[in-house]
Amino acid sequence: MTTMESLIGLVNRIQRACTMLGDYGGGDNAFSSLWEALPSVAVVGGQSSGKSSVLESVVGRDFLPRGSGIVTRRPLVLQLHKTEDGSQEYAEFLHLPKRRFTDFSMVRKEIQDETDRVTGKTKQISPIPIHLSIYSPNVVNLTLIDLPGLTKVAVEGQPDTIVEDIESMVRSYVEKPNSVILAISPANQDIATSDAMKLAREVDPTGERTFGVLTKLDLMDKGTNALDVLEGRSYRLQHPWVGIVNRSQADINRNIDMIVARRKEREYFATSPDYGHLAGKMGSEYLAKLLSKHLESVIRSRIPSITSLINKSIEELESEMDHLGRPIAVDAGAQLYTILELCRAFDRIFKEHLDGGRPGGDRIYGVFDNQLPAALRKLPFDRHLSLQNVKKVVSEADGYQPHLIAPEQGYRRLIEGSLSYFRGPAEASADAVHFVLKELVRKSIGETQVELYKLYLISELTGKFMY
Ligand SMILES: Nc1nc2c(ncn2[C@@H]2O[C@H](COP(=O)(O)OP(=O)(O)OP(=O)(O)O)[C@@H](O)[C@H]2O)c(=O)[nH]1
Repeated sequence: MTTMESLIGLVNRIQRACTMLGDYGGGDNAFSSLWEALPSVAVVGGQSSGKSSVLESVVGRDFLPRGSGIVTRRPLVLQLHKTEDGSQEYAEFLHLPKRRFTDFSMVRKEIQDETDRVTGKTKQISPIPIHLSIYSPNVVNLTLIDLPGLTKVAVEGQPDTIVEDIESMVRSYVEKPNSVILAISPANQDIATSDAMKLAREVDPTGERTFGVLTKLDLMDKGTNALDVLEGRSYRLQHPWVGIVNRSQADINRNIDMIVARRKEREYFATSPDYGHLAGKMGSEYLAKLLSKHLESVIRSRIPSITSLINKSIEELESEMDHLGRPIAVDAGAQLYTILELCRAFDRIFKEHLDGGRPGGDRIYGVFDNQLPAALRKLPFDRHLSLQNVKKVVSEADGYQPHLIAPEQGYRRLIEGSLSYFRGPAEASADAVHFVLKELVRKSIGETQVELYKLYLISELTGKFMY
């Protein structure tokens, strides 16, 4: 493997690690800047612009879900790894690390299933990427991120916000200064109306990060051609435009093989009266090589800043680890044992605070011994239970019917009134006890940690595991 191939591989590995750690850009976690620092190629295009076809052509395989509506609903990070000629092609997903897919129709199914796992069967989109690695002798080392196609209107079953949601997701990828934009536009539409070019121009006005791709050259009206665009006259970018001829729908229906399609594309350009002079710089194979070379050079220029960012993250994490303490145990059994030990130690310390041995429990006693009686003494029972008030309440309670045995209604009212006076001091006492208990829990947690730490030190010094 050459140095540059291993560099793309290295960035691939960092990207996978970022996703596993929940970092896919845009978030506010500690690593988000790392994902954003990694160079990548984001594929952007309007719906039906030929995005999937370009990707499949670059890979040389049919593997992307097809259908109407928004098929790509999560970013697909597609990592291509060139293997030795004659070796078997296979694909691997980051979320299914132990499974090798050699049947690419199963790759397509897994992309669909994994999309649904996060978005449900709804038409929602999600920014959490799917990572797919393809190992093949027919690819170049390259990483591409397939994004949902830009759309103009929400159709039946799609949420109203879908148009803006897709645009903001795509924008979040292409506006990163480290992102290379692969902007796909169909040649049979006016380039001035291309969604991809509109977005690319907004986020990269000088065109230094944008690679323009023109698909469907074979579908242009007879007598017209796209030379003005391909030769950079009508829309100037810093990098050359690449024209592509993908399989038509009829070719797909006839199951025309990807490798055959690549050959037909080569023939199309070689024999084209319009584009023959550009043949060496057209087609999906040329595009893949061009992107791979560019990605390598971008990675090379970014390596120092990526290295310093990783070192900075490591330093920050190490200091956080120091703060959190050393690893407790290696295997699950020992970890469980330690957790139980922690719980037991906490339970014992907390009990000692309550029952005696450690301070704190006496404050609860103080609530009932001092605070509550003092508050009760202040209650206006002298007035409430004065002879005059008792007489008044009793006589009012039974109305015009004289009571025969005991003035029950009156007594009830007096008791209810008295109880309502108790409520305030009782609740204040409960709050005070709650406060004391919370403080004791906090104290006990701290003391549990100290106690365990002491045990660790002893075990370290004596070379024995203490519990
Ligand atoms: N003749 C011809 N047909 C093409 C070409 N590129 C794409 N198509 C056809 O255009 C249709 C849409 O192509 P896709 O590759 O699915 O486009 P997409 O941008 O991925 O579409 P969505 O995923 O729906 O956004 C398919 O029927 C393709 O066969 C091309 O260069 N020539």
